[in-house]
Amino acid sequence: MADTNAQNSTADLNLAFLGTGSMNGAIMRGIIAAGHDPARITATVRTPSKAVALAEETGVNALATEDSAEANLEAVAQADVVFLGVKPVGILELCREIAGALKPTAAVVSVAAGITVGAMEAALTSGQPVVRSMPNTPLTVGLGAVGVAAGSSIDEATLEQVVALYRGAGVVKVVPEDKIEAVTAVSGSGPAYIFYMAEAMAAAGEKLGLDADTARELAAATVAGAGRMLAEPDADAAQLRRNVTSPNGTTAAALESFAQSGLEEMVLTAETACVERSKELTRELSS
Ligand SMILES: NC(=O)C1=CN([C@@H]2O[C@H](COP(=O)(O)OP(=O)(O)OC[C@H]3O[C@@H](n4cnc5c(N)ncnc54)[C@H](O)[C@@H]3O)[C@@H](O)[C@H]2O)C=CC1
Ligand SMILES: O=C(O)[C@@H]1CCC=N1
Repeated sequence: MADTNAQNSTADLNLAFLGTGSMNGAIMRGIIAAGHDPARITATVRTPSKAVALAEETGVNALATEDSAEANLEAVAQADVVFLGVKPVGILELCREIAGALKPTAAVVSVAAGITVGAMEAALTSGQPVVRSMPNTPLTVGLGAVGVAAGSSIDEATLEQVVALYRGAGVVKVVPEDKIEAVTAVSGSGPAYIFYMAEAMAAAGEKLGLDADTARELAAATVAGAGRMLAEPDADAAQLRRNVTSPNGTTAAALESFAQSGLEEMVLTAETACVERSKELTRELSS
């Protein structure tokens, strides 16, 4: 899925990843797999042992905040794009911490649920380019899905650089900020729904007589295989589903049972809960 144009236009950028846990780590690994030179990346983590492990695994320059209170400032000093990957509760404090150390042209990209462009802009120096994004962890294998909303001071070319970095590792949609919650509900949180489905399929397989390892491996391979088919250009989920469903066959019986249990309503209710939680986070944290 690597995008050659994206690599060409972004190859010279220096990147910083502040708080390199599940999500920022996935973005960083996806961008490196797409061809970005790890020597142009500085990542920060909390503990020295994690910094050593991350540097050995990926080749990036990794700094630990427990080693130096200046680690985040050092990381952003030369950066053209800065990915903020700490928990939502820590984003604005981190913005205030790094504000004076950023290049005025550096794009500050948040991946946090609930934190608005306006809150980030207020916590940074006036005019700093800002992006609010909602990525997902499959970026780590080049199959990510990302929604991106522009801040008020970012120019087209800088936004395109951020989009190009993400596009090297997945599908990117630029959306108005008021659509980011819906993006979170579909794709940001979405991988967890699918992993939950894989767990449920394996648990059911066990109840139907398979041993635990066999059920887990079959369920995982099925979800992974179906996902790969959906990632093909022009793949159509409904058509792929019909291709498995023989008239009056076994799949039809299972799908009819899902429909009778109200699967579509359950998904809508769950995604609505996700949107509501994101709005709550905004009320709790964006000041
Ligand atoms: N996990 C996911 O699938 C997704 C997460 N997000 C967002 O990503 C953000 C991070 O979530 P996760 O990666 O799941 O959490 P995580 O806990 O795996 O990663 C956060 C990391 O930041 C480090 N950290 C905390 N404060 C720091 C600081 N001041 N300086 C440097 N490092 C610091 C922590 O030690 C930790 O390793 C959240 O804002 C979340 O809303 C967004 C989309 C998907
Ligand atoms: O659960 C969360 O709040 C984060 C945001 C989207 C996925 N994980």
